[in-house]
Amino acid sequence: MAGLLVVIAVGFLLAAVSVVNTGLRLLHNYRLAKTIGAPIRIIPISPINPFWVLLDRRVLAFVRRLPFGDNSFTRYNWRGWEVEDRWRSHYEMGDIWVLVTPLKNWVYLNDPDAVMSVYRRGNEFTRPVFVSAVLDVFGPNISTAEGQRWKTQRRIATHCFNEANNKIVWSEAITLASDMLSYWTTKTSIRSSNEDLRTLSLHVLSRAAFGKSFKFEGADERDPASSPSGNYKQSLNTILENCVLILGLGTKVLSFPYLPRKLRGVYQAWLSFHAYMTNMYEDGKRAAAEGKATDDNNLMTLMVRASQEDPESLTESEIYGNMFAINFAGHDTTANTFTFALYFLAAHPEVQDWISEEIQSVLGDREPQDWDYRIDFPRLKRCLSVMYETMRLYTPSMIAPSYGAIHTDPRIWGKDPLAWRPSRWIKPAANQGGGDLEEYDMPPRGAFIGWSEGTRDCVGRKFSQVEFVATMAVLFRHWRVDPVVFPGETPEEARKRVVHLIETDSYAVLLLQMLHPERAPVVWRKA
Ligand code: HEM
Repeated sequence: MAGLLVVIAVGFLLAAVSVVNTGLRLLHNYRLAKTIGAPIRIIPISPINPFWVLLDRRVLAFVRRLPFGDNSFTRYNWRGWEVEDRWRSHYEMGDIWVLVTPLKNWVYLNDPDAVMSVYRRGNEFTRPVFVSAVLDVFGPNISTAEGQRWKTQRRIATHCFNEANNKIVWSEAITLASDMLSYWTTKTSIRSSNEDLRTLSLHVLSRAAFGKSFKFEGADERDPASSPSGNYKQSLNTILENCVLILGLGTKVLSFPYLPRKLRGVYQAWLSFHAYMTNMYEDGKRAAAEGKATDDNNLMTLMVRASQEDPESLTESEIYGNMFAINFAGHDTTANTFTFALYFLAAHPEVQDWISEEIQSVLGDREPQDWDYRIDFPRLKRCLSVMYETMRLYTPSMIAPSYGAIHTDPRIWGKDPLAWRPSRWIKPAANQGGGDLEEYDMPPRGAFIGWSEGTRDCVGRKFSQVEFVATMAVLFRHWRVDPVVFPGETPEEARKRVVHLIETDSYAVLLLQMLHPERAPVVWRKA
């Protein structure tokens, strides 16, 4: 009994210390925020606190139902609120306001010039790398490194993701998308679009970044036990879903044999992905020792070469860290964008016709293996507009400053900022025919920051664009996608249901994604 009382007392004491500590930190950050002179909102829990991230939506759904449940806590204290709030907070408070949290103050900016000025002055406004610290599960990497260590990794990545590599992305995406389309068009309906698009994006990445080619396998064609990429993909998914947990508990704790099955599964995934990376690393070392791969400078070969030339420049743990970070940065981002885009397209048959018109005008009857990256990719502007428009509304990665607001502010985007309308990216006067006749209509610099800007912008921007456009060209040249019409529904109602699903089912897990895309099956038909 006495023991229990001591435990309870210690519990209370710790809780009291934590409350006082949080209060003091909030006070300190509030005073700092006041010096800026902008409107302030205060929230009691850091939105990137790993334990809070696991609970935020559930706790806030409950608090919202209470009297006085509508306040800054329920409005701002969860990951991804920016996508729901859009430009509204800025319209209430002006182009700059500050969110005070116990960890850091977040300054929200809604002016393209000011945003660009922040990005350009990278030395003064350093990127908050603590936000991406969850990616450190296998070691330090480009996303979380700073100073000289970041410079080395960035140099290697920039050297790897060049035009020669984009050409590989182009042809690999065309091959995989053609196989995916063949798979999809043999089915009466598809629930696995999201999973299949993830497979495609992972396989493109695996080939272009790590020199490993995998054939496309549809969701029900794969046996994870025997499929060479199945295990890799599954363990990567498990790790990505549980990054916060792995970092919070550490792999030592997770390796403990008597943990619940789910946690043991997470540890198994970590082991399996580590083994996969070790294999790749050993292959890379062998290739470098044999002097191979001089014309296929993939990331792996370049990292191995750099670490062999000077082990101080890139450590083994950084190689593992980067393999994982690139798998994350280059896979989930593109895959989630694909899924949003596919569902928007299914809900907008007129946009499918619009891009198909361009694809046919640019590529004619040429076989996919004859499509030329250098000549054809820049001409497929409508296809790229679909990507821009999707990322404008559903930006995969949370980016400081106010991406949610600046991407939808009616002052920049006109009267229909929340409508998904890819043609807004093409100049209206010449808006006919596709291909060379048309020009992009880009917003002012700083108004679209989906790949970020400045020295730490996305190193894989063009990589993802090439992959996206090549895939669109394959899918929509001769085929169209529709939502499956449920009993009692009209096709128009089915399309509205899909848009509603996008709007209500999107959530920032690590990145913004649809949680249940399988709830809206789709069907492919010949145009
Ligand atoms: C639709 C696809 C993509 C989107 C939306 C995207 C978005 C971004 C954003 C917003 C950042 C900056 C993150 C921050 O400031 O916190 C970033 C960084 C990065 N991205 Fe991407 N990305 C995409 C695809 C890719 C691909 C395909 C690769 C590689 C194959 C890649 C590799 C990276 C890397 C390595 C960084 C860190 C750069 C640094 O810190 O120096 N990304 N990305």
